[in-house]
Amino acid sequence: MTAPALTLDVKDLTKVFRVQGGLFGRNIRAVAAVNGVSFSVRRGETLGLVGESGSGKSTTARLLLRLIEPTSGTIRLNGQDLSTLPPSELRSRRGGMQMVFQDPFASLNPRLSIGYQLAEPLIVHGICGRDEARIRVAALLERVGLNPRHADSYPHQFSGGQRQRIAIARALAVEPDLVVADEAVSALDVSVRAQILNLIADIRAESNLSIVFISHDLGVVWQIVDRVAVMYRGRIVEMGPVKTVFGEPRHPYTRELLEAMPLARPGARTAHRVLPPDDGAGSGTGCAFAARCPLVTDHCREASPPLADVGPDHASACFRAAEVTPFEPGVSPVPAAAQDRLRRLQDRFLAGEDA
Ligand SMILES: Nc1ncnc2c1ncn2[C@@H]1O[C@H](COP(=O)(O)OP(=O)(O)OP(=O)(O)O)[C@@H](O)[C@H]1O
Repeated sequence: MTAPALTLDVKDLTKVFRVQGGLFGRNIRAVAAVNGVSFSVRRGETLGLVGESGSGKSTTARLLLRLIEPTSGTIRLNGQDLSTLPPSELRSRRGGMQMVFQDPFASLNPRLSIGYQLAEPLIVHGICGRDEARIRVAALLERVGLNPRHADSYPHQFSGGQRQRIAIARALAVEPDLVVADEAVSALDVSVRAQILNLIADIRAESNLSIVFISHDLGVVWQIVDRVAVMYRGRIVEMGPVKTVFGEPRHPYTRELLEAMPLARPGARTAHRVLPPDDGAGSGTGCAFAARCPLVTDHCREASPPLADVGPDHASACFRAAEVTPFEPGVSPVPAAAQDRLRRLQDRFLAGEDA
């Protein structure tokens, strides 16, 4: 059997920001927001990127779209190295990769009708002329569950969930191979969130779309992605099928992240662990997680663990991966919390509350 084709192949991606500090901003500090990150996304696959705030998820997204330039590394879309393309060609290839942001209102122009904003990328990318664009816009609106007559309306006339549907329609307009969704459902009410997640799942199934799904909500990630990459301080520390990584984590950081989730048991809302603050230690040699790690040894402080295979399609950057305490069978906090959320949604529905 041949492996599914790769839509996206990222190798050793690094982004170093120079940050001014100290009195009068004289001290220039280098911050490696993304540090030697490699991953791939197969055709029709959804890869989740998770990690605490500041772990480098959004910077990775912006690098993929070339909204910022990488310091080093390569990004291949359908085998084509985007870093070697001249700006004019990059613009047209960018149609192959689209982004959906957390705040759709910020990415929509309040003064232009939705129809105009959906037609624009079709015309800019030379996909069709104005007349056909009108027909395609109507079809796009229907595809994301909106009435085609909404084409004449303006962004302020829509609810948050509807605006996110419009943002998804706009991303899909140019028939991309890959969509990068950065916290795309985080700002939505829980019931609307479920609807948008269903929409994303339907679209993926219909069109064999590849998706990079960035979220701090592990329950949402568990529901929607196939594989997940866990980021810590600009690096991927664990990667693999989401059920395996969240069910049997092989990196102490992943386990800590999972344990910090609110648990599903009644009254457990206050029982979730708060992650200890990142004190910035670990930026020199050795494992970046060493300062917080319960399994740390002297070796971990001296050498940086590579991302190495720990099982089928499962890799961890930990020298002591085999010693990470497994969750008791069937009680990984993420599935439990996700099921709890589903139950609460069903209760609301049965109680006749508006979803
Ligand atoms: N333009 C910039 N200049 C300097 N530092 C930056 C810049 N953008 C990001 N950073 C730093 O890079 C690191 C990674 O940030 P990034 O926004 O990618 O993290 P994140 O995981 O997406 O966090 P969040 O979930 O809060 O969005 C942080 O330390 C951040 O302060």
